[in-house]
Amino acid sequence: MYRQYKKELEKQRGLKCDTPTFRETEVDILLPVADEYLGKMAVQGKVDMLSILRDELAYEGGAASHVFVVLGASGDLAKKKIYPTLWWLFRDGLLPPKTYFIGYSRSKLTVDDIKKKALPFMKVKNGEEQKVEQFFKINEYIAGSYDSPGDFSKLNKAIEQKGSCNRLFYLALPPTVYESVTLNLKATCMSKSDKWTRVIVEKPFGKDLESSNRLSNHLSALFKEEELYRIDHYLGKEMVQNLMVLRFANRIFSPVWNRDGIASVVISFKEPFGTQGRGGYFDEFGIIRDVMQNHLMQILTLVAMEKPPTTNAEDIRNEKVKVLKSIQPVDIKDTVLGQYVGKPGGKGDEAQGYLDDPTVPKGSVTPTFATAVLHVKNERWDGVPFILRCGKALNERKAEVRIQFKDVAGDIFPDGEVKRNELVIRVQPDEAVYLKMMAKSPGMSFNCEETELDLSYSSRYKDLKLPDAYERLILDVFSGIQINFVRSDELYEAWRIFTPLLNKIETEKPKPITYVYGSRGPKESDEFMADRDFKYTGTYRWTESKETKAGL
Ligand SMILES: NC(=O)C1=CN([C@@H]2O[C@H](COP(=O)(O)OP(=O)(O)OC[C@H]3O[C@@H](n4cnc5c(N)ncnc54)[C@H](OP(=O)(O)O)[C@@H]3O)[C@@H](O)[C@H]2O)C=CC1
Ligand SMILES: O=C1O[C@H](COP(=O)(O)O)[C@@H](O)[C@H](O)[C@H]1O
Repeated sequence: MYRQYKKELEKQRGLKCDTPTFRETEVDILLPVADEYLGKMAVQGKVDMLSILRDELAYEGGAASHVFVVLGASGDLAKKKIYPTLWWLFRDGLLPPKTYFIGYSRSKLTVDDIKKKALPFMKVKNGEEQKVEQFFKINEYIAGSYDSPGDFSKLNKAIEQKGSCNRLFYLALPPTVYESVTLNLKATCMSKSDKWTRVIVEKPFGKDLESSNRLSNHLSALFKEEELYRIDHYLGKEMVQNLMVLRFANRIFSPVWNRDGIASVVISFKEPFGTQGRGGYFDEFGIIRDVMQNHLMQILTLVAMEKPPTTNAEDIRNEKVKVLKSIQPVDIKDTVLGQYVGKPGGKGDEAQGYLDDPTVPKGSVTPTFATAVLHVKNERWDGVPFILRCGKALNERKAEVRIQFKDVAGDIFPDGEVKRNELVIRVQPDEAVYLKMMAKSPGMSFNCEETELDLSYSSRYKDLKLPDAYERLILDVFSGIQINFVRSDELYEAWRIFTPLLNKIETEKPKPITYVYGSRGPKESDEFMADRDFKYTGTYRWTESKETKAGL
């Protein structure tokens, strides 16, 4: 294997390994070199012979370095997100050598069953078949219940058999079993000696302030904060991570990034499909808990926070908490709530309203759409509306941030010609940052026209393959980077802001405004935004250049 590896490395990288004999110690020298090369290949999304050889070499003999345990391995999240993510990280050589995977759930399954479930989501390309086999070779599966100490001992034994190693536990589980699972992990499965244990928790982190506090107290009694990784996958998205760089690495924005320069901020999430038969689950939560209280609030804090002293996780999270502390709980009069109905004459899903989903309780008033205005009462933002808007079964898939700047003072141009500047950060799809601005119409005329400075990622960065949010976040857990994970006090503040509203909705059951599947949502939401200083003129025209259209 070593010899073959060396030959392949020499061939592919043009590297001369001019040692007389190729011994194991030399692998230590070659591996970093190969990793650098493979890192570049990974960015291009390629897998080659060298990476297969490298992994076989890395897994030869000795103890595991890390064991990643997927609790709830038989479930939906595991098959759709966690196993595919682990595969991409493995394929791209981004995981530490000698990382093993163990799936754990109640169902009596084999690794082969897990493979069959996950494969449709793993996007395996031609030529990667051998690598996939390698991936599943380092997988194991254990069937066990979530409350049996004996079963967790079995899990612990399986980890111990791999040697003394760091342990990662991903709770891809319903919150009902969090308590017993974490108690068992703490009692039975923690790493020994100098190795660490990290526990990754998926939302929902409770349903309201009280249940979230209960969960936080339970977890903090068992684990240190640095052992806990609460995932909000929006924090793993390229453009969400970009917010800090755009704000703090550009001199041009800082002088206007405040109540003097900015009129309103709109943060939107739109999805073009409904609950798709999962309405029973959704109905317990509603769109405010599902998206607004977590994903949109995380984006809000990154837009509004002060510059942290460093890019350390604690410094950043301290600033985010300060923003949240400056926000008063949302009042129901500061919201527009909607629920979708089927499209008349529509086909398939679009003909189905939320209440037509057989898993949704009859007459449910759970919102599938919500717009809310929040105010950050501090010196920078006092008076600036932060409008959060999210919904299912809308006209498109889109998540974006719109920073609308104030009108030009002392305007000298003909009435109504000059429109507001707007900075748009499009999170998805087609990541882009564009600044809508006024310029002279080209040519003889002296009219003003709306145009844009356009940073579309697809045209600026050719052949770019952005990692999935889960890839970044899981890798962060391996590296012990907590910047993009939610700290317990952030969680506390976010629930403090939304719990009174959620309680009111649950007790008073206000009837949501209906909107048609596939529409932009209730028109009342547009009126609400217009009343809160978001000016939509509908005059802006974006014309793609020929080059952009052709993807050049
Ligand atoms: N780099 C790129 O790829 C660039 C692309 N473009 C494209 O140009 C197009 C237009 O740009 P955009 O910035 O969206 O500009 P617009 O000013 O035309 O639209 C802004 C947004 O306002 C919302 N809107 C529509 N009707 C109303 C209404 N009646 N009241 C309130 N809000 C309304 C829409 O979003 P919603 O339905 O969510 O409310 C719309 O996306 C987009 O398709 C954009 O993708 C522009 C610049 C660069
Ligand atoms: O957390 C959630 O997010 C998804 C949308 O995620 P995205 O990465 O595809 O934008 C949403 O569908 C789901 O309801 C919600 O729980």
